[in-house]
This record gives sequence, C-alpha cells and structure tokens, in this order.
Amino acid sequence: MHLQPLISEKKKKKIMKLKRTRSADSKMENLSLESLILNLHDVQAVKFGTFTLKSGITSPIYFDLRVIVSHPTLMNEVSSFLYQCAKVQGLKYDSVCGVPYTALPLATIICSKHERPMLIRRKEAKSYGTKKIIEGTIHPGDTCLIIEDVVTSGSSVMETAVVLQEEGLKVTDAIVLMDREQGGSTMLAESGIRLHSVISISQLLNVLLQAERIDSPTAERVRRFIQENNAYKPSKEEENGPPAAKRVRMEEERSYGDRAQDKSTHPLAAQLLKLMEEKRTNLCVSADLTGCEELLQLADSLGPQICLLKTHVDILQDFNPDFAKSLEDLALKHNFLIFEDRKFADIGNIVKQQYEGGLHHISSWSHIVNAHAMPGPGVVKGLSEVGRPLNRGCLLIANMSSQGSLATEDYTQAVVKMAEDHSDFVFGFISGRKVSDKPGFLHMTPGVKMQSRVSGDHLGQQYSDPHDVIFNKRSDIIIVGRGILEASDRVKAAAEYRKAGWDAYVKKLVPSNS
Ligand SMILES: O=c1ccn([C@@H]2O[C@H](COP(=O)(O)O)[C@@H](O)[C@H]2O)c(=O)[nH]1
Repeated sequence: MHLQPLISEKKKKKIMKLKRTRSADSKMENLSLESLILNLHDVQAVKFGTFTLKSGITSPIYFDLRVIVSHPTLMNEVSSFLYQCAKVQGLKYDSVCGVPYTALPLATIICSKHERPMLIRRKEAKSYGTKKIIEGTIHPGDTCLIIEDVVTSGSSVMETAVVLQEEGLKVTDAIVLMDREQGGSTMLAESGIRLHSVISISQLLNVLLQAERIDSPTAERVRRFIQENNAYKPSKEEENGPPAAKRVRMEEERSYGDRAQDKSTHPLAAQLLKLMEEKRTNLCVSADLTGCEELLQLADSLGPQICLLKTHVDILQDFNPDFAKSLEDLALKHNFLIFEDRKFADIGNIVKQQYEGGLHHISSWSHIVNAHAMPGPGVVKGLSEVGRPLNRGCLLIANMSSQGSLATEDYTQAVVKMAEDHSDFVFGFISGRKVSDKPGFLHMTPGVKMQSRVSGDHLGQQYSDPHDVIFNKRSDIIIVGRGILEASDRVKAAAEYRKAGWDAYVKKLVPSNS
C-alpha cells in the first residue's frame, strides 16, 4: 500500500530552509563580540601601522570594512550584530537605510532577513529618469533607521540623515559597527540623532591586546591618537571644568565679517555680511503682511534686530510708491537690506520688465531679488541687465522648504553652477542647507520656526529650528515669517529668533586660540 507522506517534499524543504536560517541566527547570537573583533582583524578590516587619512592626518589605526564583502559569513555576523544592537535598544523604525557604500549590503542583509523595508540613498542623483536621490517607497512621517560601518566625525551619517529628512522621514537613531570615539556621537546627538555602536574602539583594543594580536605600546598609541584627534575639541573652560557639556566643532567656519573682506565677495553680499557682524544678527524677517501701514510698523519695530526684511509686494492690498520710499528710509534708519521674494521664473525678456516696471518697480527699491533657475541662464541675464547698473543682487532658489518639492540634488547642483557663472550679479541661494563652499555666496533658509512649537503647516510648509539651520545645515541666514508674525509680542519673538540664530552661528566658529 502506498502511504501518502505526512509532509510534502516542498514543505520539508521549506522547514529545512527555516531550520538552516534559525541555526545561522542562533549561531550569530552565540558569537561573542570578542570573536567578531578577532574575525574582523583576521580579514584585515582593522589594521595597525602608519596610515595617511583623507584629511592628511597620520593615523596608527585604519579601518577598511569594505573588505568584508568578500567574506559572506562575516557579512552575516556583522549584519546580525547591527540588527541585535537596534533590538536591544528597543528601537522602533519603519525602514532601514545604509550609508553608501559599505553599509549598503549590510542594510540589505538586515532588511532581507528580517523582512524590513529598505531605502537606498544614492550618492549622486540619477541624471535621467526619476532623478531620485532615495530609492524605495518613501512614506513621509515614517522613521528610518540608519546603518553605518564606521563613524568618525559623524558627517556621513549626518549627510544621509539630511537627505532622508528632506524627503519627510524622521531620523532619530543610527547603528554603527565601529565608533572611533572621535566626536561623532556628540555631533549627531546635537542634531537629535542617537548613535548606538556595536564595537567601541576601547573594546576593540582590549580584545586585540588580550588575544596578543597587538602589543601595549600600539594600543597606547591608538588611544592617544583618538584622544588628540577628537572632532570636538573641548574649550579651555571645559578642559578644567565639567567634561563634554558643550563642545566646539574643529571644522573651520569663517566669520561673516571675515567673509565680507574677501575681494571676490559681491559688494552687496559684503555689505550684508558686514552689517550682520555689526548688528550681531542673521535674522531675516519675512514680512508677509497685506497692509502697507502694518508692514512699515513691523519694519520700524523689528529693524534693530534684523539684517534683512523680506517682502511679497504682490500680497499688499494698498501698495503705492510712497510705501516703497518709506521702506527704503527705514532700511537706512535701521541698517537692514530689503529683499523682495519675487521668485522670477520666466524668459529673460519678461523678467526684465517684471523687475523694472509694472506696478511695483521692484528694482528701484529692493536691494535683493530672487529667481528660479528653471528657465535657464536667460532669467539671470535678464534680471542682471536691470539690476547690475543699480548695484542690486540676486539669489537663486536651490531648493524649497515645501513638502514634495521637485528640486533634485542634480537640479540644486545645476543651480550652484549657474550662480558661479553669474557671480557678478548672483551672490547666494535660497536653500535649506549650504550648497556651495564659496565663502562669498550667502545661504538663506526659509521654513524656520522654533522646533518645539510646530513642524509644518497644512499646505506643506516644513520647518526646522534656527540651530538646525545655522549649525547643522551650515546656512547663513534664517528667514522667519509666521514664527514672528503670529506671536503675541513680535518684538520679543524676533529677539528670541535673533538670539537662537546668532548663538548657533557663534557655536560654528572655531575659537581663534584653538
Ligand atoms: O522654499 C521656500 C522659499 C521661500 N519661502 C518663503 O519664506 C516665507 C516663509 O514663511 P513662514 O511663515 O515662516 O512659513 C514665505 O514668505 C515664503 O514665501 C518659503 O517658505 N520656502
């Protein structure tokens, strides 16, 4: 008699596969951190000697986690440790994104094994098709967990976090295999990102020392190097006082006043940088009001606190030439510049007429205007023909603060190139973050509100707080509208924004004695 097998062959195979996966997982769970460290050392993912780093610094230790792609068992081990680390921390996340490139396969293994949605961050946006910078399905508001192989200053994690945040995702935690303990976790914590590491450099040295893979002088050399090359340098007070309360970034940031002196800086940018330094303010108020009288009152009361007053002249119900004259007088009285946020976006021949003529004669009273780069260089050339003889200046819109903005990374880079090609008239950008390293270019960021109050409006505006914009995103000027306009005491609110923006700027500066 032929008996029907109790379990079909297909099912048997499935069970066997499951068993294999489980045993692989439990093997991983049993693998100690010591063994993982030794395995990494075996494949030369960590090396000791004399190495010149990208920064030019000579280091006694070098990590090359890229080699582990050639060792599948180790890849699985590392991925398992990263996943367990998130689990132990009790992290809740909706998707996982590996920092390109080394952490990409690690994130892939984690997501595939644990059936988690993954997002891929491209280093360069595609130049064709969707031109996306993030691949995968993005659900704005979701939390994305970042995976990284090695963290030094934290800047690579931060770059990925910024790109994800720009897509509307929340980034609260990052898991890293190896923390070099050179200030990365402090830097990320300041941006609200907790860094969790599987291995710390101290653990690594202890294990390798005990296993006699390195000797004591080598371990000591590495320890000293790490201590002396922290991306966050304690100030004199902190060295003597409470440790690591507030630390200053070593990355050089030039003062506004210093940048104003550069010969290559556009004269209007120099004037603005100079008055910012003198008035100790990087606050631009967005005077989005509909009546001339109220706007003039606002300009007079906030004048001492601002470097720029931004208008939308086409929302004024009673615009008249006298208003423009009065605004100019107030700009002189309080030493601020006027920026008409007209966002020109037509062919050169039309923007020229919009700028010079029409009802508003913008070029006659506004020091600064802005334009979309989308029409191509003609838009800048047209505006420049009107603005340059009047010593006016222009900003290009590199990206926008609104949710779902179509500005891709490629677009932003093309805007930067256009600005560089027309730097006799264009002196900066409207942008959520610093997009050009040229010190003469100014970055101005709208969509600013104290974070604790609100994160956006119902029409897609997205907000960041002054510290994030100036310190983390390295912008120069905060543009604040409703954060001030809707406050019960506008002068007091402006003072708060001014202080927050200025404090974040001061924090970016390297003290001259360090
Ligand atoms: O990407 C952009 C470009 C310009 N704006 C302008 O800034 C203010 C923001 O007002 P809030 O009240 O602070 O939201 C407004 O005049 C916009 O036209 C921007 O928000 N985003």
